[in-house]
Amino acid sequence: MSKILIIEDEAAIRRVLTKIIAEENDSYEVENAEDGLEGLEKIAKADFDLVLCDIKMPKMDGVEVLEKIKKLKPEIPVVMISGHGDLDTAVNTMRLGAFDYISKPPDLNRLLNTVRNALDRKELVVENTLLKKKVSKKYEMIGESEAITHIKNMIEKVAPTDARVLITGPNGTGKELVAHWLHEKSDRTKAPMVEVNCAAIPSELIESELFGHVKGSFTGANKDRAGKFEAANGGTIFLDEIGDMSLSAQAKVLRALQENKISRVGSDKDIKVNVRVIAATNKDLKKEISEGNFREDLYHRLAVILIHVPALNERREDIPHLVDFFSKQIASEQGTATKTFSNEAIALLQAYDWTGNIRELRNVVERLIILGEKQVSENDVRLFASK
Ligand SMILES: Nc1ncnc2c1ncn2[C@@H]1O[C@H](COP(=O)(O)OP(=O)(O)OP(=O)(O)O)[C@@H](O)[C@H]1O
Repeated sequence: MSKILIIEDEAAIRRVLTKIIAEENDSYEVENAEDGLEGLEKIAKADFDLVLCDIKMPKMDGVEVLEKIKKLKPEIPVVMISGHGDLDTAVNTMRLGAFDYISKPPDLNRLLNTVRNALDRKELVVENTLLKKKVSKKYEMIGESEAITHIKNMIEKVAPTDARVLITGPNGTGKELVAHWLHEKSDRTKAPMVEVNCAAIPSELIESELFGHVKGSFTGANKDRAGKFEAANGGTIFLDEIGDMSLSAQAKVLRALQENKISRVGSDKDIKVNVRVIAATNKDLKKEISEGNFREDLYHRLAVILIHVPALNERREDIPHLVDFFSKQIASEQGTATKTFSNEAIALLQAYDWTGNIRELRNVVERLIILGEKQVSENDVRLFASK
């Protein structure tokens, strides 16, 4: 269904336009407004896919209506309807963001073509913004500290290569974010980045999860199944919490890295895979090696490039930027206005002991926004911090 609004003060023209458009396609649903004010009210209340708007109207002229629509809902294409005396104005409205204009009396073909084109464009714009939101909003990497700047530079340099990267740092510092960007800025983006949380999978299942299995290889294996390495073929595998992987799984991963081939559990057939490996851990792997929990040869294979993401307490200058970013992000998620944080509140947040790092900071900002009035004050933070 495409919802189309016609804003036109002349009843006869309104009727003709409605009839032509509504009869052209069953999926066009046409509504009318007699003047700009009524039109804007309707636009504010419902979602239209296209607006046709007369230029010369009492109360509010079409140019003003157009400007208001562009502020209110910039994604809606607006087609202007021009009479004899306002052709110049019609041409000028294109500069203000009108999609196109049609002249009175409307030429049937031109009118329908314009409607079709405008609706197609609307679909594209919406798709693009959705995509952009998906890509950028979730994965933006905020921070101007030396540490974050260094990490961003490393990502730029290392991402286009096939080098394996080991990302270290405490929980909630943004290791997954770094992995995401390494994949996103590589040549492998057409293929997937497959994430495996090695700590979340029971050790007896990790091999089958990573390498797949053949039917009958263990109880419950009732059909052949590909593993994550095969799923990531051509792309990237992100082995999160690799420090928690069992020694036997480590041996198999090592082989996959050395030979670029894997075999499914229960099969001796080799399968060639082309996968870039990115791993992350919050553990001190050197210590794990000395305690016999992690294979040194695997460490060297994985840590061709090391990226360390420091704790938030070590880059407090990023906190105001992160607070600002999260408060905008949360406001847009909840559909509320962005709240501002007083300087005192920011100073307190900057001094806080962030054992849970950025994940904890985001949670705190969210709670403060729910708690606080228009402005988040020093008191709000104290109230929260004392809990
Ligand atoms: N620099 C940053 N800018 C904006 N958001 C960030 C930044 N770093 C982390 N985040 C956000 O904080 C949250 C935690 O980050 P992420 O999951 O990448 O951390 P992690 O180190 O992988 O955590 P864990 O070790 O617990 O898996 C995510 O929502 C992430 O988007």
